[in-house]
Amino acid sequence: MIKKLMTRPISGLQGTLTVPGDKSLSHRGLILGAISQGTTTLHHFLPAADCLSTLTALQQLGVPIMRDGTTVTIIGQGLRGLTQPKQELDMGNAGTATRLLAGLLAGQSFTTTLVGDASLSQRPMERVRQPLQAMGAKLQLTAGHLPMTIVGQILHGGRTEMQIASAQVKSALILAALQADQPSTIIEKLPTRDHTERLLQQFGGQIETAADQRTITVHPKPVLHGQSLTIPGDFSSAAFFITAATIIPNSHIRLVNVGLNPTRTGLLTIVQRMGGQVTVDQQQQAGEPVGTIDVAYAQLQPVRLTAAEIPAVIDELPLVALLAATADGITTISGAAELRVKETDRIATIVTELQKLGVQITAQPDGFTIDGRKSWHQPTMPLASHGDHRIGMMMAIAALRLAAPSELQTAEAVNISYPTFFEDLARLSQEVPA
Ligand SMILES: O=C(O)C1=C[C@@H](OP(=O)(O)O)[C@@H](O)[C@H](O)C1
Ligand SMILES: C=C(OP(=O)(O)O)C(=O)O
Repeated sequence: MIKKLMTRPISGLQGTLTVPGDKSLSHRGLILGAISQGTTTLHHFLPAADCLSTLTALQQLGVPIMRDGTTVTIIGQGLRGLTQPKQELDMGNAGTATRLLAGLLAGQSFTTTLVGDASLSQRPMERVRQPLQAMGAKLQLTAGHLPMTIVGQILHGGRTEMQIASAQVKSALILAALQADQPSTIIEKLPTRDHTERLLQQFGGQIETAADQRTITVHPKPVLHGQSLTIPGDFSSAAFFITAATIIPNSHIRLVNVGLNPTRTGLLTIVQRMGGQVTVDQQQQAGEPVGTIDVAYAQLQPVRLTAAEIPAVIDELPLVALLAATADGITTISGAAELRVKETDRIATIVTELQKLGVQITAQPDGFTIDGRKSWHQPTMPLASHGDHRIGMMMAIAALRLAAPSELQTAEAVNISYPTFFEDLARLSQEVPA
């Protein structure tokens, strides 16, 4: 396992890459496969630590699941076929897995306890406990955090108005609503990624989203049917290379089979607005749009982002900060306080790390101000992931622009969402001529 890594400057990125499967869809494919009738096969599954936490938890809930590399076979047990696990379920670092399983387990007929690593144990869980409790669920937390004990109950449908923009909370409510005694209406604060809704329809569930894009109706007690699914490449993983090719001169890359769900691709429009050279060729596919992205180096202009744009770029905001650190002016990002409750306080960790390179970046309670006009310098102390995969990969990309190699500590954090990140980066990297 890599604990620290020397990142070397490169003179450009060239070539074509297929990024690993989508993390959000890998979690959801496992869960919906588990509660369906019959067999589900997931192709291009993401075998990263977070998704393996979901896979193992479902096995402990009595679901036979076999994995051969990136192909996963799930023997569905139906909505009422899960069984009480013999021990607590360890969700590792995975926020998505924890919140989604909280919704699913709230309506089962047994008690489950979820635990997690040090980072996950600091993350807020009231956000799922409160709306699930309003449906009749019984979730016990430890001062708002994990460990979480879920005492399965009969759940009631009805209307829930969400207090935060979170696809994780929405998906927990949808999974609970499937088990309720009457239909449920969930009203989002802002539209967030809609993978659960799309996938549930593919499995035969009845779920509708109104024209306002934020009112969702879930019909309970469906019989879901196992599916054979190919998971698109993860846009959030592609985003590291979109950013790298944009900020490193002499770059031109192609990313193929990337998921292009519009609730995820905010970074594309932001890079284009900043003057980036990104073109997209979208192919039609049932369920989720996929396509090819071409990216070349460009000198960027600053940008202003506010709350309404944040959900579609939430996991790419570390990369927006990095892009802004190369732009010809002052970028402001606001309405992004959710960053404070991710794997790390990402507002704090982004500022700490980019400042090591001399970037003029200031933290705001809900975002950043970044002046990209100052030139960067070699760090005087090692760069670090802080145990946060997205911070580690963002800094590995940033370091490629430096004049000399630099050290990245706790680089193994990439295993959470992108175990082959450094191999893929090496394949596209052109060495600086000696
Ligand atoms: O539903 C999902 O798969 C996710 C939703 C987002 O979290 P929130 O919805 O809580 O913002 C995102 O940050 C996370 O990486 C994955
Ligand atoms: C926030 C993330 O994941 P999770 O909430 O599932 O831990 C992420 O992948 O950036």
